[in-house]
Amino acid sequence: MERAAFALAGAVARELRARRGRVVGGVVVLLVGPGNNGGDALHAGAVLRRRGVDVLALALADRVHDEGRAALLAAGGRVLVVDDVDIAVDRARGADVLVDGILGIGARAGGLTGGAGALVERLDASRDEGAPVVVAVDTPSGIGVDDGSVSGPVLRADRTVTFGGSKPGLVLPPAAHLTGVLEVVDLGLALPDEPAVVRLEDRDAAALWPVPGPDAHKYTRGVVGVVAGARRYPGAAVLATSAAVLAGVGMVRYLGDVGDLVVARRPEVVVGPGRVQAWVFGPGVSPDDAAQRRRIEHAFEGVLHRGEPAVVDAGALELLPEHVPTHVVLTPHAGELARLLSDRGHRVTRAEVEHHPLRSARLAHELTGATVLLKGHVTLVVGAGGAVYAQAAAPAWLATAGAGDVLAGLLGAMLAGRADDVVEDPTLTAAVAAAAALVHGRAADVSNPGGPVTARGVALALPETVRALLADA
Ligand SMILES: NC(=O)C1=CN([C@@H]2O[C@H](COP(=O)(O)OP(=O)(O)OC[C@H]3O[C@@H](n4cnc5c(N)ncnc54)[C@H](OP(=O)(O)O)[C@@H]3O)[C@@H](O)[C@H]2O)[C@@H](O)CC1
Ligand SMILES: [K+]
Repeated sequence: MERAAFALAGAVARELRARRGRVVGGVVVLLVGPGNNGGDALHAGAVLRRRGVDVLALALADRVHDEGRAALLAAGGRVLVVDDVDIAVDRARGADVLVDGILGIGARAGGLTGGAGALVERLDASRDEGAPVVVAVDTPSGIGVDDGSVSGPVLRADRTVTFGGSKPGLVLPPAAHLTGVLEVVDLGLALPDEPAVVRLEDRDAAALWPVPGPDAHKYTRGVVGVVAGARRYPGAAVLATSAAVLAGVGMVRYLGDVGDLVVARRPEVVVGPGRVQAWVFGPGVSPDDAAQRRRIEHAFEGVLHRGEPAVVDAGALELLPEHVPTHVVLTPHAGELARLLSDRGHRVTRAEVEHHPLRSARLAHELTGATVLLKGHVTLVVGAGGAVYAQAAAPAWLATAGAGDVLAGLLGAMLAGRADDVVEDPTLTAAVAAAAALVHGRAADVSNPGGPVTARGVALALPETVRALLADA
């Protein structure tokens, strides 16, 4: 606990310096719950008090950590037992830094209730310019530590100082956006070899990228077949094929009614059937488009018999066979996933999927066998062997029409380039899908850092994004 408290105090001191230029004389208010999480906050408070910080602990439970309380009092800090939420709100708002030590990994389901819940709700509703910086101890209090669920009020952290190793709830939606900057403090604890949820970094994505060898030719590099678009939605076909071409693949075949438009925009694309190493089904395909449905259904037979990897997006999700291999990747958003699950006898709404994205994606994986990439502010991928990836590199600007078509084309190109590998190693597909999500987000940044992006702009930024990723690895 001592090491945890020192690291936490250090993080709070850095926030004080950033806000006021110095640590001495800063005001820190600790929100303290009943367990060891509150104990960490109290011990850190004692360290800060000895560095000349004014520290007040608001005790939000009948009992708080005895040793921590004694340490803070001995260092000259104050402890106020909260029985009036108005007074607590007032004290908390006067802080430079608020330390959230209400609950950590011992939190039961159901979130914060009672006085602590009321206090947090009010503090979170008043986060204006001058509001205190919030540092969460181990986790923002009250999140579902193992599944990222949010079932009650949570104080959104600017920084979370977590101990031993990251926790799934810190990177999984919907709680992930409450974490702020994540700082992991190594306490030398023995941890499981494989973390439960993985977030790929740039170098991981670079390692997964299908880089051609010196003797590569277009067929060894992979051909991706794209069944997308219609007269009514020609843009989706252009975007998906463009992304596949620009991500770097041996060849792109297009099947559909707008081949003329696709070739006008991307002369590299070959129109018409032929052998492929991977498929992209569905962008811009509507359920009433009989010709495209037939093409997709026919191609699915190939997927089931020959075993080509495939990306199943948008309109093709409804055509998914009952069970498919793991190297088939579904790329729904929450609404599409709700429909897919409901069609398979698990009635859920879009809102329920948004509330429980991990549970929903897992269920879809179990029901279909496919790897499931659930699009969102944090993109989740669930694949073989229970692998879970949570990628959050994408700027919010990427939530724009056509962005999903680009992701589908990009992922199709990656799967075509690594077709043999993903068929051989079922766990690889989820990693490749997570890498595609990372590259997609990076390309959005590259296309216009910090500003609005277009789907076409994201596709056009792919070559530069991939080059930089490989160069830095
Ligand atoms: N373990 C380690 O390796 C290390 C752990 N460390 C630290 O310890 C923290 C974990 O401490 P912890 O186990 O004492 O749990 P914590 O989160 O403080 O809360 C438990 C208390 O809260 C109560 N309670 C629960 N849910 C509630 C709710 N919804 N509403 C109201 N009350 C609720 C619960 O009550 P009960 O369930 O017993 O009735 C119990 O009294 C961890 O996050 C980290 O900070 C690090 O210092 C070093 C390494
Ligand atoms: K906490």
